[in-house]
Order: sequence, then structure tokens, then C-alpha cells
Amino acid sequence: MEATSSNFTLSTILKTEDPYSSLMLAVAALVAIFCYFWIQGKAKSKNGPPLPPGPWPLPIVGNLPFLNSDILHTQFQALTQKHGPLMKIHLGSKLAIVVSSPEMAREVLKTHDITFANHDLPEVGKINTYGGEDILWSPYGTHWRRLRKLCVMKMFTTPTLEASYSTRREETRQTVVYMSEMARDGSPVNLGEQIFLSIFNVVTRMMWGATVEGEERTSLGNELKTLISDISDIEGIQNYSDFFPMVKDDDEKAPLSLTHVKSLLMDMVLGDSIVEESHLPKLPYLQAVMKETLRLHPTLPLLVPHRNSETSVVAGYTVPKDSKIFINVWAIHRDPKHWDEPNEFKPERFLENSLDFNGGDFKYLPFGSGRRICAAINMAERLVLFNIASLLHSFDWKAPKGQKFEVEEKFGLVLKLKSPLVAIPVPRLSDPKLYTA
Ligand code: HEM
Repeated sequence: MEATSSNFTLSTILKTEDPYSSLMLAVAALVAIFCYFWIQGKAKSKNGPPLPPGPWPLPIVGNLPFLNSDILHTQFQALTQKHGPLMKIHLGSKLAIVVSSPEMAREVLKTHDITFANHDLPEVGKINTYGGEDILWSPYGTHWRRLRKLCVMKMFTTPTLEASYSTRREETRQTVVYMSEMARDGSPVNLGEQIFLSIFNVVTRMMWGATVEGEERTSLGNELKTLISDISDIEGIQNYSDFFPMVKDDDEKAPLSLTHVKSLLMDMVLGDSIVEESHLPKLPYLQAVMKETLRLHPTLPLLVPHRNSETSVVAGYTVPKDSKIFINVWAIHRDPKHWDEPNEFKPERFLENSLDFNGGDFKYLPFGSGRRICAAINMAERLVLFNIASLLHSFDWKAPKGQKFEVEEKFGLVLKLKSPLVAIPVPRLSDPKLYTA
């Protein structure tokens, strides 16, 4: 009986044509919604400053229905224009804070560094990493410190990296050999896939080396020996300055044009050698290209989301304990207050400034900053530059017929190209021996 009577009451109200009842219903609904958010807001900023501003959430689902996971970084950037560089977003019941300026990033990653030093472990992370026991997902504390020390003091130190050069060299040579086989038939190559494979092989080989304690020294020693002998072999080939006087002498008998000299030098300097990692410091423009690429397209556009271990006040706003913190590096890297022509690809800007990958300047954070900064910056830099330098030196690249190169992005924890980079390699060195392992 009761159910019938309440159904009757509800349907009667909903169907009523009485304007006063409709108005009352609308007002009651508004009051209920207001109370819901007032109570929620009170609960979260109890005894403290307010929560950061942000878009108005729906009950239960929050802002989730309005977020597009394919373009989250750009969507956050657009919302920031309205709500400011410290913005709250409701992901269902979870509160997220989006940080979008160098000043706010400094507050979170430097001023309050220990509080914000956890990574926010998603459920899938727990499954993939035996419950979040790995370095990436371990909470800030003793276990994480132990793992981090292993990385920073053992695996990725300059001497270890120098010692394992032959591994990187072998893998890069394998990649060049593979590309030259593809070039023979004019076949296109998925560059992202191949570079990933090469880097993956290097990393796994290095990891294995680093865990075999007893044999580690011997194997690393052997590698170093190979490295030194490789370098001296190459230096023998590369001593191009010896050729300069000869050109001068010949000049008097049969004049050589500047183009002849240049092409001869190209053959001597570039054509008859391969790229070695020791050449990388002499390629400042390539370094600038890497920096500019990571500015416009940072690999982790929102870093790995952080989580604060206690409630704190940032820039006058309360950030409740266990919020998910997105540092929108993608937006920071395109902030017109800090970058001229921020959307233009201009590697030259990095020849003129002294920005590096170490996260000391909060307008440029491709590897993060502070305690959770990437543990392998040195190695990542070497791997990327060595691969790119080798592939550019060994081949010209052309687009498959009817295709264009595009840089449109697809958002994920790791930013990807929407369409893979596929290109046809065309060998550019005259000596076929330079395409062997
Ligand atoms: C261009 C290549 C790379 C970029 C741009 C990059 C960038 C990053 C970023 C942004 C973070 C998170 C920082 C934060 O959340 O605050 C990170 C963490 C990390 N990266 Fe890299 N990374 C690269 C390559 C590598 C490689 C090759 C390795 C190792 C083989 C590596 C190992 C790590 C580790 C272990 C962490 C977690 C550190 C921690 O939680 O304490 N990264 N990286």
C-alpha cells in the first residue's frame, strides 16, 4: 500500500501542470544539490583553506563524463585557462589536482617534496608489478630508497654506462643492419617499433648484467676492453685532419671547388665511419632537437601521477591527503609566459639557453624533478641520441608513397604518435661494410 501511495505521489508531482508545484520541485532539487556539494566541500576543507577551484562536478561520477582519455593533457590545459594553475577535478570519488605552471610545480615538487613523493598506484599497476613493489610504484620510504640507490649508485652511474657501451653499440649496429636489409627492397620500417626494440634489448641486457654480482666485474671489464679497442680502431679511420693538407697541395695543380672539398670531407668524416657514442657531445644541434622534441611532446605528459601522504596547503589551497596529483608538464612546456612561440618546433632555443634534463628549472621537466625524477636520465639521453644519430648518419629517410609524416598525439601515461612513424630507409654511405654488425 505504502509503495503505491508513494508512487502515486511522485508521479502526480512529476506530471503536475501546476506551476507552483513545478517551481517547488525545481527549488527543492537545487537546494538538495547545493547541500550535497556544501557538505562535500566542508568535509574536504574542514578547518582549512578551500579546495582549489575546478569545473563543477556531477554527483557520484564527478567530472569523469566530460573527460576524454585520448586528449586528457590538452583538455586539462584548456580547463586551466578558466580555473587556474592549481585546479581540482573529481574522478568519481577520487580527488585529483592538476598542476599547470612552473610556480605551482615548484611548490609541489620542491617546497612540499616529501609530502608529494609517492606515486599514485593504479589497480593495473598493482597487478603488473607484484603489488607495487617495484621502484616506480613503491611508496616513498625505506624500500623505495633501497631500490633507487641500486639504480642511481650502481646501474646508471657514468662508469657503468661507459663500461656497457659495447652492449648499446652492438644493439644499434643490429638495428642499422636490419634497416639496411629493409632498404634493399625499399620496404617501409616502423621506426617507433624498431627503436623501442633496440632500447628494450639494451635495457634488459644491462639489467641482467647488473644482477649477476659475481661475474659483473669480469663481464663489465671485458666490455670496457672491447670498447677501448673499438674506439682506437675507429680513431684510426677518423683522423680526417690529416687529409686537409693533401687537398691544399692538389689545389695548385687541379683546382678543387668548395663542393669537391665538402664532398671529400663528407666521405672522409661521415662516409667512412660510423657514429660512436663519444661523438655525441660534438652534436649540440642534435641534443637541442632531442630537448625540443621532449618539450613539445614530453614522453610522460602528466608525469607519473603523484600522491600526497598528508593534507597540505599549496598556494593558499587545501590539497587533501591521498589526492592524485597530475603535473601537466605538457601544458607547462607550452606556457606562453615562459616560452616564445611555444607551439613552434625551434631547437635553436636550446642552443641559446642552459636548460638541462635535471629538473632544476620548473618550466622544463621532461624527466620530472625532485625525489621521483627519472632514475636513468643519463642512459635515456645516450640511448636516444645514439640511436637517432646512427639512423640519420646511415640513411636518408623518405615517406612511403601517398603518406605524410604527422606528429598528432594520442594521450596515455606514455604519449604516443596517433599514426606510427613509418619511413623508407635509403642508405647514404658508400662503403657496404658500414652496414654490417
Ligand atoms: C627519453 C626517455 C625517458 C623519459 C622522457 C623518462 C621520463 C621519466 C619521468 C617523467 C618519470 C617520472 C617522474 C615523476 O613522476 O616525477 C620517470 C621515472 C622513472 N624512469 Fe624514466 N624516462 C625515460 C627513460 C627511462 C629509462 C630508459 C629507464 C630505465 C631503464 C627509466 C627509468 C625510470 C625509473 C626507474 C623511474 C621511476 C623513478 C622513481 O619512481 O623513483 N626511464 N621517467
